[in-house]
Amino acid sequence: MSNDKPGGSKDFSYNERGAQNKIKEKIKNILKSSKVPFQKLKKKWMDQEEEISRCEYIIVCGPKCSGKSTIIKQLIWYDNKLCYEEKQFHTKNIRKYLLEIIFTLVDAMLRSIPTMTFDKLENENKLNYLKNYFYEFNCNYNYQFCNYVESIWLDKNVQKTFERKHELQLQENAGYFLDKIHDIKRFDYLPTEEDILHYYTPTTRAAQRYFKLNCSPVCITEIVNQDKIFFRKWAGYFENVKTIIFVVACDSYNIMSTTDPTKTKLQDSMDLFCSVVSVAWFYHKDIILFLNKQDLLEEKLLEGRYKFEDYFEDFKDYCPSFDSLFSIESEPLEVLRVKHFIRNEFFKTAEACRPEEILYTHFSSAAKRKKFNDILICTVDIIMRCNRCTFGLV
Ligand SMILES: Nc1nc2c(ncn2[C@@H]2O[C@H](COP(=O)(O)OP(=O)(O)OP(=O)(O)O)[C@@H](O)[C@H]2O)c(=O)[nH]1
Ligand SMILES: [Mg+2]
Repeated sequence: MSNDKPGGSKDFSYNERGAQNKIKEKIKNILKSSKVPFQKLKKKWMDQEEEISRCEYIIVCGPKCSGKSTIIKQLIWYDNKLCYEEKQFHTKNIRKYLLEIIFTLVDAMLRSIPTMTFDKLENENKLNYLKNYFYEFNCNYNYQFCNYVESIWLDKNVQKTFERKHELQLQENAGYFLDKIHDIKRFDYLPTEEDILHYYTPTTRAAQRYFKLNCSPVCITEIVNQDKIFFRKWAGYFENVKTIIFVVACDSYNIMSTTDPTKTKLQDSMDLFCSVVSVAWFYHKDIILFLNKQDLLEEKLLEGRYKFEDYFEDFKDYCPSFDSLFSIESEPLEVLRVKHFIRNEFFKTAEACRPEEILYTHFSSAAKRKKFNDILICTVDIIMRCNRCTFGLV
């Protein structure tokens, strides 16, 4: 076949053959220098490809600070235990956080009306030491530091200030770490899994996490900065997702929303949930709803300062079903009524938007390792069941 064009097929095939030879040469060299035999490498690539195709995609959504990352941590630790280095990594963060709590408390004490100062004057010097120390680069939170923090915390007037914790700018888990101050100050302190679950790091960007759950590959993504129109706009991007986890902080029933001052954060969560379940893309996806922070909800209700009916008018006449009253033991009736009322509200929304689909729900305290265990097993089972269904195994 003639080919007059310069750089035509003849030239091209020549060049192509040359390039192919070069690639072959390169592969030979790689294989020579690599200690892994070619067949093994090939199997590894194929395994990886198969793993990606079998991957179970999950998204975790819900309002800010509801416990999304905490639930992801629990799922990751289901099969993968935390190693020593990972625990040690959190030691410094937890000590730093403890110091921030102390500063907030002391600040609130000094600003209180009528004004208060330390009960023990020596704590003033300790506070100054901590303040200087805090701004030092690379401070290592040594034994003296921890002793000073404890001494300030045990001051009578600081403790009195902590009684007003709901009025202060303190995170809800501050009390957990203050109660553990004696352990945290030990030089060999290594955070427990529960300490790490209680420590808060805001998620600032959606990052995918790949891990094994019951030996199956899973890819989980925490959605950040979602608003009510987020899912309508972006739902198409989640086509591969098989399970949606929605997390609500039930103790937020008395906290006003930052976006809509006429609503509480719990009402805001219900609106967000409504926008998720009404997205057409999600109709046949499995939705697992975590009614989270049950421990904090119970604590708040039993304290009696914030009555639930002051925020949800319909609650006054609400009576839970006979079954739900007897399914859980040793819980005060008021707590039972509130948690079932909240669940009912979510059920109503789900039924209105996707009447034929199941909504899985859990009353959870995600920061508690043992309490969460049964829920975790159940959740993994739901996720895996969905996975098996997709691949025709059930
Ligand atoms: N006591 C208690 N604390 C919880 C529970 N669930 C989560 N927390 C705490 O609540 C805080 C926020 O939890 P995260 O899991 O980081 O919440 P998030 O929804 O990922 O927050 P963002 O990433 O900021 O949106 C952390 O300090 C957790 O330890 C719970 O059930 N009980
Ligand atoms: Mg998070």
